[in-house]
Formats: sequence, C-alpha cells, structure tokens
Amino acid sequence: MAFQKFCNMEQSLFTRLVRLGVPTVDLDAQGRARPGIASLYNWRYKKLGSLSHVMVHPEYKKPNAGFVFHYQLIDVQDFNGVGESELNPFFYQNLREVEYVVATFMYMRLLGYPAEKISVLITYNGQKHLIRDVIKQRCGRNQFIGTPHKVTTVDRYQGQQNDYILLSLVRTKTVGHLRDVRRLVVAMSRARLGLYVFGRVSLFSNCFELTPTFNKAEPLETPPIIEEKKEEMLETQPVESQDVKMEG
Ligand SMILES: Nc1ncnc2c1ncn2[C@@H]1O[C@H](COP(=O)(O)OP(=O)(O)OP(=O)(O)O)[C@@H](O)[C@H]1O
Repeated sequence: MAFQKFCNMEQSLFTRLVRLGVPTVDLDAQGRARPGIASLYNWRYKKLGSLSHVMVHPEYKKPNAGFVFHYQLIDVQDFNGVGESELNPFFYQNLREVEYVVATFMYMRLLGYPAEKISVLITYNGQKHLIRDVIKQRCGRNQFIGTPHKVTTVDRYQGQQNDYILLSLVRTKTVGHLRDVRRLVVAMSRARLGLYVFGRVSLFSNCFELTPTFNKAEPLETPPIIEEKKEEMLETQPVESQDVKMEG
C-alpha cells in the first residue's frame, strides 16, 4: 500500500498524460445511456450532454416494464440487526442486499427481460461470491430464470455496459472505496436503459464526495428512493462462498 502511494499508482494514464502537458479534448456527449441516467455522472465532466439517438431512438423512449423509474435508489435496512458483515478483512457481505438483488433479477426475468441484458454489479468481492452462490441455487437450475449476463465487481466491469444494471453497494457502516469518485462514475455509467441501486441511502447520501449523484439537485431528476417496509424476511441459507463456478 505504501509503495502504491509512493509511486502514485492510483493515478490513471489519462491523468499522467494531462499532467505531462499532452493536449486533450473533452468528451461533450455520451451515447450509451438514457439522459436521465447520464445525469447521475455528467457532473464529473465540463459539459457532458447526450447524442441525439439516446433521446429519439424508440428503445430509449420506452419505459422499463414493471418499474416506475429508469433509475431507482432502494434503501436496504439491516437483516436480523446486521447490515454489512466482514468475515475476513475486506471481505464484505450484506445478506439483505443479496436478497433484494436476486429477487429483482427474478422479477425482471418473470416479466420477460432477457437474462443476458441484465448484469449485477457489486462493490466488493465478498458480496459478489455470495450473490453468485444464491443466484446459482435459486435461479441457475430454473430454465425460466437462468443467470444474469455477468455478476461481477464494478472494477472488473470497467469499459463494459448492459441494458439493465442491478448494483449492490454493500457497506452500511462506512462508505468505503466508493468514496473514490472515479469508481462511483464507473458504477453509475454502465447501464443503458435501467439502473437499480441497492444500498444504505443515509450513508451514501451523506457522503460529501458523492452528493452530486445521491442528492440530485434538480427535482425532476431526483432519484426516487424506495423505503423498505419493516417486515421480517424469510430465513435464507447462503452457501459457502468458496464453491463459485461462474465466470466474470
Ligand atoms: N457517435 C456515436 N454514435 C452512436 N453511439 C455511440 C457513439 N459514441 C458512442 N456511442 C455508444 O456509446 C457507448 C459507449 O461508447 P464507448 O464504449 O466508446 O465509450 P467509452 O468512453 O469507452 O465508455 P466507458 O469508458 O465509459 O466504458 C457504446 O454503446 C457506443 O455504441
């Protein structure tokens, strides 16, 4: 870690080139996401608009079946008094978020969303293994449900995209490495048509660095927050995280 800091290895190649005086051109239009989803991260750029096709093409104009919004922040509370857990150092898991993500994936499949159009992104490896295990048990053996295109970490998904992204933020005590705005932007910018984010809203929306995304100023673009009802969930039996077979 000290060596990493000493050598500035956290710095991207792009930043290095800028600091060396290489001329740059700023990206001023994105062509991936619905403009509403792009508003979650366009504040990171000088002036990022959208190409016309994401405003006029029919697939960008349709609503997402079964959802009221294209982007939703879903507040996930503790499960039996537990939010995040850390079995081993940095191996974070959040059982209730697993339940929410898997249930939403199954709901989308029942509505007819193609499995390959849905990716599940997670900010920690521990949670990734748990979600893969639960999906394998509950969905993989059911030919009508199947498995998402990918279940992987935000960092590994850099440069990729999918129509629908289910994102699990895992942490409930401290914000953790999502405080790095570069990671936040990667997480928020992978979806083309639908982005559903599961996390502890009070924690992330109170983090100063993340407020442009979590507390959007414009009323029309404010991400709706779904507060969960305080009902007991069924007990679940997560399987051991070691026997993971899925790729990603
Ligand atoms: N000029 C364009 N016309 C139509 N679609 C475009 C155009 N430019 C980009 N896109 C679409 O936008 C999406 C993102 O493009 P691309 O992967 O080149 O961007 P990127 O900056 O490498 O993305 P990131 O680094 O965020 O993963 C792709 O789906 C691509 O098809």
